[in-house]
Amino acid sequence: MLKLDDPSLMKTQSFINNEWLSNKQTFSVFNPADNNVVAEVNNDSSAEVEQAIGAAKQAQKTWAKKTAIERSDLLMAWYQQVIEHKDDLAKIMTLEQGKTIKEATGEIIYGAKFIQWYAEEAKRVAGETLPTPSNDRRIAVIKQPIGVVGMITPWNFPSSMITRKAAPAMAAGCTLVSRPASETPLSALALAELALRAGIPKGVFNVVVGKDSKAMGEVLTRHPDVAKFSFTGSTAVGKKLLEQCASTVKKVSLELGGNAPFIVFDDADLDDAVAGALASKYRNSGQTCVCANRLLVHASIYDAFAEKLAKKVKQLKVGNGWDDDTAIGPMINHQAMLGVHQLVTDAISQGAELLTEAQTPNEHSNFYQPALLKNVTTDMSLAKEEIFGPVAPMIKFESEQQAIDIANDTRYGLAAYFYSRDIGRCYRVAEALEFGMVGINEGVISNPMAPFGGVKESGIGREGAHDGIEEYLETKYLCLGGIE
Ligand SMILES: NC(=O)C1=CN([C@@H]2O[C@H](COP(=O)(O)OP(=O)(O)OC[C@H]3O[C@@H](n4cnc5c(N)ncnc54)[C@H](OP(=O)(O)O)[C@@H]3O)[C@@H](O)[C@H]2O)C=CC1
Ligand SMILES: O=C(O)CCCC(=O)O
Repeated sequence: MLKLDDPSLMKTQSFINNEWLSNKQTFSVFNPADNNVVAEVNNDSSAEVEQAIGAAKQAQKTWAKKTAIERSDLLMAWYQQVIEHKDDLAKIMTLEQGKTIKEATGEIIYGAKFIQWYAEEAKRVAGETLPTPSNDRRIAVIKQPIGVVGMITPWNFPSSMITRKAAPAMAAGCTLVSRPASETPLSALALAELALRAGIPKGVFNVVVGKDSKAMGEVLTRHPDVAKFSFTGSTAVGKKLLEQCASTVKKVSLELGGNAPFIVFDDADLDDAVAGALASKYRNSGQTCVCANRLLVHASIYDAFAEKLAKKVKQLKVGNGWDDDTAIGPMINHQAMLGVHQLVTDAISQGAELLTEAQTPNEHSNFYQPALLKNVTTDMSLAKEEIFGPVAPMIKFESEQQAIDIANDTRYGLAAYFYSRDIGRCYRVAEALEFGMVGINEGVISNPMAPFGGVKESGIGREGAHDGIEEYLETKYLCLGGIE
């Protein structure tokens, strides 16, 4: 049984207009570590999404009229609430998502930092004045909140993917309706409780929870009162939602799948590269869109790198997220685990070599032993698809250009990483990689100060940094005539 210091953070109803509402229908939330039901949560559908949009619309003009400092103070109060309750929030996350309690605590703090960052950025929204074509006019450019925002977020980062969207939206003067993944609604609802305690006015931050993502998504993407839609999840679903948004020409942000190359050049510091690969690949059991998905290693150091990394991977302990020595928690569900195992099995049948222990999935368990494979080739599904599990395929390359070509040979363009101590190569390769983010001698690059996002089929727009708030602002041009 989960013991929280503050049990009232465990909410199971939807949060609309600062009220906890129930429609008497529920769905079950499971603990991926043992498949036990941990909560029965209100099963919202289109009607509740419409209701929440109505509340957000009602609140938006008043929220936008608050001064930037008033919005900033309220966001800062929310940030403080989250930090104060970080241990309970982390426990809720481990319960419903499975990640280790250490990683869950890290995510809560990471997510809170977006609220803190955008509490500050709220005060720095600025327009400009521009030169005019004639002296009797003046041109001013002002920034205004776009309006009501609809958001859909995934289960892999149940708290920070919400704050990374909600904080800049609210800082800009927008109100929102957040629909978290049905696997992980509890973290979202706990954030709502803390927003309430922080004094965020009614209708500004609404959370609807339900199993029917398609129906809820239809409303969020097609409703004429939603001006902006922001999504994090798979590329396949992102494409559908983008199409749906076309019906009302919404402004859209998409943070979609990745297939990150992690290149180790022959001049790399090998131990640093091993540590970077381990952190990048295996955090959150490999269920991260910016995870290293393909390890590209120069032929001259291929075997040495494989040996060092395999030794570390074998030491990663798989287990329940509550245990202090667990490094790899369960995968989100059985189907996800089987999908990862299938990719590994296919690669081995095509000639890849497993450097870690072979495993047979247990039909009642979602755990998967971290794996490392060598002799993987670019035509294998393991190298082409987003693995989303604790499995690293190693591909050999002979030259810098070949590494770049292999790295770019994907429809994804989210994150890429490479290790080299040659400054010229660092610039050349960073510029040549067709990805939105590049880690150079660094395996974990996410933080609120940096613009997170992808190119190609990995998405549209940026989250974090000053860019993140721009996604929730419209530019208005004012032309004032009759000056002379
Ligand atoms: N970029 C990223 O961060 C993520 C990438 N992925 C990739 O996607 C794969 C599949 O994961 P999965 O969880 O199925 O990802 P999805 O893209 O299916 O899910 C992400 C979010 O979208 C919702 N959703 C799913 N289908 C629809 C729809 N038709 N309309 C509206 N919302 C929808 C989900 O809700 P619900 O779960 O309740 O159906 C969830 O909230 C992963 O293995 C990984 O490769 C997954 C998650 C995050
Ligand atoms: O996987 C994701 O969708 C988010 C990546 C987490 C992060 O590094 O911010």
